[in-house]
Amino acid sequence: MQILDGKQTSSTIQDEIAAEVAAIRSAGGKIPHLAAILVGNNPASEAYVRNKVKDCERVGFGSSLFRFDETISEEALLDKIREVNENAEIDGLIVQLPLPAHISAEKVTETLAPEKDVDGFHPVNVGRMAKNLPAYLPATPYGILELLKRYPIETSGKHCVVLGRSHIVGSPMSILMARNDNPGNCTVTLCHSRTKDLKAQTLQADILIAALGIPEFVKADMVKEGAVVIDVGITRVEDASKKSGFALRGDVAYDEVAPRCSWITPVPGGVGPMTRAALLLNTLDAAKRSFYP
Ligand SMILES: Nc1nc(=O)c2c([nH]1)NC[C@@H]1CN(c3ccc(C(=O)N[C@@H](CCC(=O)O)C(=O)O)cc3)C=[N+]21
Repeated sequence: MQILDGKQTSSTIQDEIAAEVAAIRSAGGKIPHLAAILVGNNPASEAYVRNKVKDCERVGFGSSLFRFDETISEEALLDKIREVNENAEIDGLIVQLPLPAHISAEKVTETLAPEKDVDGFHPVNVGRMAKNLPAYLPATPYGILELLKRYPIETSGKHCVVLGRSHIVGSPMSILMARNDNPGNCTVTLCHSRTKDLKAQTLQADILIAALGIPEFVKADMVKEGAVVIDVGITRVEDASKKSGFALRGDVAYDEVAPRCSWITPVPGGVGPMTRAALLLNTLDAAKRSFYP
């Protein structure tokens, strides 16, 4: 069993991005600038957004963080997004999810200009992705593709089983693994809460991508010997022995599953850091006007 080291790989990608930013700087080009909107004070969201600002500093991007109380009205939030759309300094914006119940995430997503939608959540980017046109890819699937690409893993002709049909991970992941590209060219099965005899499906997987958000759901008897296992889960569970008071759990029962795998991502240090690296790659493309010239 070998580890797909997301932490190391994301660090390599950050170095590559930093070199490109230095080149942009010498050429007098636009320095990439990522903005984030954080509504409320969910501790997990706070931590992710803090990390994103740190990542920007490390690669030489500019960054802005706009914080709002959870009582902000939907209209006020949409106005802020319209303001960002008009701000030429800001290349990309993410609105950290989840949002309070009185705010429509769909309205927020559709108000942001597609060319600044570095999360890849706008219908225009989703549609372009599905048609294999140049577009921002959602950060978690994009990060997983980069991770697979940078290890000696053949995906062509393999059976990929995706667990979870969310619009931010499972659904786009299934599209991207099926497309004619590398990584890609898989036969894909997308499983969800209504799937019957899930184990019969997962046992077919050469590549198993778990993105259902249920801690340690995938057990050893669900995994084929020699499979590549990608664990997208990151649930916080209380753990008094940790300084932070919590531990992170993946969707895979790592200790029992890992010995069966050819490759596996750890949690933490797997998909999470790759998600952040992918967001930086999208922001670089935003500043370069790669997809919306
Ligand atoms: N608009 C939006 N875009 C997102 O991309 C988005 C979002 N909202 N809401 C929440 C989820 C979750 N997410 C993570 C990113 C990095 C780590 C990450 O870096 N995890 C580290 C550990 C970090 C820690 O210790 O807390 C790791 O797995 O090693 C985790 C989770 C992005 N999300």
